[in-house]
Amino acid sequence: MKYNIRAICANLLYRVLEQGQSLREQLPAAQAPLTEKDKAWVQEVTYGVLRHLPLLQFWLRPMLSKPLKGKNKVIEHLLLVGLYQLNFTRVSAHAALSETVNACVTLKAPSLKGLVNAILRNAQRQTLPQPEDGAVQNGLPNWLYQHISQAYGERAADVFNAMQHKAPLWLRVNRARVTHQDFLQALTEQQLDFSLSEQHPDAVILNQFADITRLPGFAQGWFSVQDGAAQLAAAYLNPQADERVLDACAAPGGKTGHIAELAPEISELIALDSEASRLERVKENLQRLGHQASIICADAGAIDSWWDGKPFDRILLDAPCSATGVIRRHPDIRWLRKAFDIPALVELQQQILNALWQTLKPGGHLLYATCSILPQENCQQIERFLQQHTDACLLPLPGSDAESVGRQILPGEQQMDGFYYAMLLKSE
Ligand SMILES: C[S@@+](CC[C@H](N)C(=O)[O-])C[C@H]1O[C@@H](n2cnc3c(N)ncnc32)[C@H](O)[C@@H]1O
Repeated sequence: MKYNIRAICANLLYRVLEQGQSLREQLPAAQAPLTEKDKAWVQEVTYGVLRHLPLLQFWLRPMLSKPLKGKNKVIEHLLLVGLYQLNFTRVSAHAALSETVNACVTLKAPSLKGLVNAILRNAQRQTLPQPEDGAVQNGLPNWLYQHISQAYGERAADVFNAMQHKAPLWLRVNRARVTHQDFLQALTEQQLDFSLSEQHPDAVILNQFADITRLPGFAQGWFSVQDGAAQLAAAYLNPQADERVLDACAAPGGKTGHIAELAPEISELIALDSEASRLERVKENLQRLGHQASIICADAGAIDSWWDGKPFDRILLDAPCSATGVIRRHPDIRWLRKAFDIPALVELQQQILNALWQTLKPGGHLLYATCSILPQENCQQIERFLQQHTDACLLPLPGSDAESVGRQILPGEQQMDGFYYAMLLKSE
């Protein structure tokens, strides 16, 4: 074997935790030379370390006389990988130890083999202490732990629990290409285990691991991968034939595709995003699914730069946000996102929302959405908008309770990601 999967994990963790890079973007290249089994192992271990990082650091800190620095820093990440294996995986302690020690050579720090060996042996021999700190117990940075505790009180424990678990794989059937029934039949023929959700007429939840590209009809665009909470967007937006619809922060196009599926007779669908590279993904996705939309690369908030003055009947604003609702899917988010990002995001959302409101027809609908669970980005954002815009009123959404401003879905609720929706109607 030419590679050492522990060293690969340590390097990936170094890039996320020391250089602020996204694990999702780093994983494919790191996994490319690996066998399928090793790919899965690297994903499981890097995700696991990120989920339990504060606990692993709580154990490691007293064992290291001083933090490692410079080019040796990566060995700290290797030690986290070692501790994770010993405490959370079924890898034999012998393999965990010897392979992790060997990784020091791959990581160009052979002189630290003795240190890694001593620390991991020590950890293996003792009963490791359990932390009292809630943030450490729940694998979160303190600021986020506090925000969620304050926002959700007694319900916070369920939120923390859901954030520590793997998310199920949701598919959305492309009704323009195949019926739900025929798709289910194709899954059954491949002996795939799945379940359905009453609230989601286009959805299938796979109850097992699967390579998406090998599922029936992938190349033919029979389905998309999309969480159940995100699948509510197009249904809530409820686009109608002959309408002009804007998907304002569209990339990679998950919701654009669904809008096109629900309203094939739509008169105009515009997918706008400020990131040109992400818009390429929109084009690829729409092409695979067999849908069409006009693509605009622009800042949604700078309407003078892209709006032709023709008002929209419906707008979906899937706003840039903290992504705190999808942490169970992307465990690096909890470390990449910082407390000071939140006010800046709230301001950006407010600015885009205010600008887009001007492009909405009187009598038109704007659906505001985020994959956040922080009230500042969600109900508080919409409350302020309603106070400042007397021509806006909030419409109830199926599934929301009467007292709430919009619908806040918490991670794990009916197997969905954390998400927020508010439907605004512009008075005539
Ligand atoms: C939550 S993601 C959208 C996900 C997408 N709606 C989907 O379902 O696939 C938010 C998007 O907002 C885009 N964005 C951020 N700031 C923007 C701005 N000022 N104008 C337009 N798009 C923006 C980002 O590039 C990102 O693609």
